Amino acid sequence: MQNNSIAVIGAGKWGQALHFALNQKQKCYITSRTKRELDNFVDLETAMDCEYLVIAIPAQEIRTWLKENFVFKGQKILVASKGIEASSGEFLNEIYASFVPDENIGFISGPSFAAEVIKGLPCALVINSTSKNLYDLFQPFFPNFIKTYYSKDVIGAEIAGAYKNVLAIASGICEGLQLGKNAQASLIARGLVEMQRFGKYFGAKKSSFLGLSGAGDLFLTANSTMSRNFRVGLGLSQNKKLEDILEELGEVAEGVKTADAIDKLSKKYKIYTPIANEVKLILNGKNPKDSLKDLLKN
Ligand SMILES: NC(=O)C1=CN([C@@H]2O[C@H](COP(=O)(O)OP(=O)(O)OC[C@H]3O[C@@H](n4cnc5c(N)ncnc54)[C@H](O)[C@@H]3O)[C@@H](O)[C@H]2O)C=CC1
Ligand SMILES: O=C(CO)COP(=O)(O)O
Repeated sequence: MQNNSIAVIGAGKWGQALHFALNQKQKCYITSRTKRELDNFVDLETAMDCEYLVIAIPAQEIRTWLKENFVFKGQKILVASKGIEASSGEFLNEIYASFVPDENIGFISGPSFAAEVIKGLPCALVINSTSKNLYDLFQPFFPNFIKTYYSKDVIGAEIAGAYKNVLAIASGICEGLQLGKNAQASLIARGLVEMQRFGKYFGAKKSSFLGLSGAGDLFLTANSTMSRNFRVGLGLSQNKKLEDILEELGEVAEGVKTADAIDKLSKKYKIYTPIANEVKLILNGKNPKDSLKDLLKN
């Protein structure tokens, strides 16, 4: 293994932005399924030989990708994805647990549109890991324009990062239907309560939902057309077909599959998640105006 070397795996929007950021202080490699014209682009084998890896591939692809490509050689890993596996309802940290020991893995969370990070605009992120040592090892790689925080609450950060994508879809629908700022603020505030309730069931800390990982990322994503998930919501409000919206988007909108995962988990464990459940129904064809009526019922 190449000591002190770092690579980003996945050259989508977020992978490229993280690569730009991590390449500021020292050489950072990047790899993806198809060859790209990017600085320090390497093949997967070379990347996998780095001591530090940042993995930025969509949540639904992670299990298969790990099974087919990953060999643990003691690497330290940061997971940059935000989502819950729909087929199993498993959280990403549960999936990674079969491949990487807890002390070698951390999860990035917080408000961070790739389009701004890749311009070097300031932002704040949280590295969530059971190991403070892992945070201390990764922290020096981050450039001066990114402030990093440490948290132990892996499950809280993961649920907040995944849930806000579903709420961003709901907020995009609200915007598209021109329901007004009062409705949107109510939706976002109740969404925050809902994700916290869901998180509490799985042992998340309340404070994670009030900081960068929860409120920070939710306020960002649920208020901007820069968000892919928000744009999915706008498309749904115009009665466009989901497959057409996703084709037009051309990038991942994690909230679509995560809505399914939350719906399954909330039913299994009897957790009250009305907004996520309605998003799931709308994604499956329910008229958003009927969802609104149902959400407004006392
Ligand atoms: N774009 C953003 O602003 C942010 C994105 N994220 C998260 O990062 C993750 C990735 O998002 P983006 O890079 O923005 O999406 P993207 O749609 O721009 O790119 C996804 C990348 O994953 C690769 N990929 C897809 N399936 C794969 C597979 N089976 N094996 C290997 N690579 C595969 C694609 O080739 C593509 O390069 C998502 O979970 C997203 O929620 C997190 C924070 C910010
Ligand atoms: O997670 C993000 C910003 O923190 C990006 O959100 P979208 O995937 O909705 O664009």
